[in-house]
Amino acid sequence: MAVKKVWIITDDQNTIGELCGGGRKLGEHVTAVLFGGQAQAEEASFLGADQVYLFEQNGNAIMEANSQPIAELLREEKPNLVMVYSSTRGKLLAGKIASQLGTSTLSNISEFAAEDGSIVVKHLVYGGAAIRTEKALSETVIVTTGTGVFEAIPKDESRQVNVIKLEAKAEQSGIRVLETRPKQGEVVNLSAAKRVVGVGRGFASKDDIKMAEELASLVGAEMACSRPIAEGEKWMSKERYIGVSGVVLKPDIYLSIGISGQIQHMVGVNQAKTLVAINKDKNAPVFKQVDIGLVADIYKVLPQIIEKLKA
Ligand SMILES: Cc1cc2nc3c(=O)[nH]c(=O)nc-3n(C[C@H](O)[C@H](O)[C@H](O)COP(=O)(O)OP(=O)(O)OC[C@H]3O[C@@H](n4cnc5c(N)ncnc54)[C@H](O)[C@@H]3O)c2cc1C
Repeated sequence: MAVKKVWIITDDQNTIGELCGGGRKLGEHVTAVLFGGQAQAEEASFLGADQVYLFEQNGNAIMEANSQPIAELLREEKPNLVMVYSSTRGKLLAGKIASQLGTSTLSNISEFAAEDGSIVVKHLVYGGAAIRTEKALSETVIVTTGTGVFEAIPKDESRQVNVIKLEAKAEQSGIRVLETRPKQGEVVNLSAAKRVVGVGRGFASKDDIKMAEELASLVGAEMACSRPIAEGEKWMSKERYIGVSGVVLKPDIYLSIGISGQIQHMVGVNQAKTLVAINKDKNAPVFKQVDIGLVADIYKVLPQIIEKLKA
């Protein structure tokens, strides 16, 4: 049974669809609190929000500086659940709102259920080695959650909802924005990819990963990797590593190549519709978790697969 009111809060346009989809799944009425402009407000109304509070961005405003007006709105409207996108700023905002409402935040939630009007959530603990289930008792439950947890509902461009505009505040946060620069490195939106190829330490050099890239481009897949490939070897950017401390995805298909399948990696993809793995060790943990497994040496099998796909 759904709860009555769900709010979603995000400053990232790419997350509006999934969060609104989650709101629709769990609640009867969805309110989106957004930071940005008219485009974001429209996106939310097309994707399932019933009402939008839009904090219009002026150059110096930071999201968490607006915790007070949001907390006031929450006191008035008393939603059952507030889902804040777990960006760095989102986590700060969630903590500030929760303290103003005299409650606490449940962080990085990966599963939700609305049971008899209460919210029950699951999240990983002990570095991904265990899952904790918690039933929230506060009147308004505040959580942070990421991508890959919910699915967006189909866009309905005929939906027009009430958009209430508010001015985003720069002052009162104790922090002043001095300068904003584009982030160096790649801009990747892995969570939008339907097909993903992930590479791990089974590859002996950065150059060898080109084989997987060729395969990915032949099947229209996005490239991803395990943590050691990004953090240790630095062969791929940090934006591309999957797992408990990286990105969580829900693609149609995930092909892991030369990845052992440790839980910290697999929690990032275990909601894929189909999981496939190639590993030369038949006892690799990944084979216990996939739908299709191929025990093979990357260096022998990848050139053959690529040849077949090209034929
Ligand atoms: C708190 C914490 C958080 C973590 N967070 C993450 C995270 O978010 N994401 C993440 O990925 N990891 C994370 N890790 C690390 C994780 O535990 C694993 O160490 C990591 O995922 C292993 O990466 P890998 O599978 O690429 O390498 P390995 O474990 O070294 O596995 C390489 C695999 O390649 C296979 N192989 C080798 N040569 C070939 C070949 N020629 N052909 C075919 N197969 C071959 C081997 O059989 C092996 O199974 C975390 C760890 C901790 C403690």
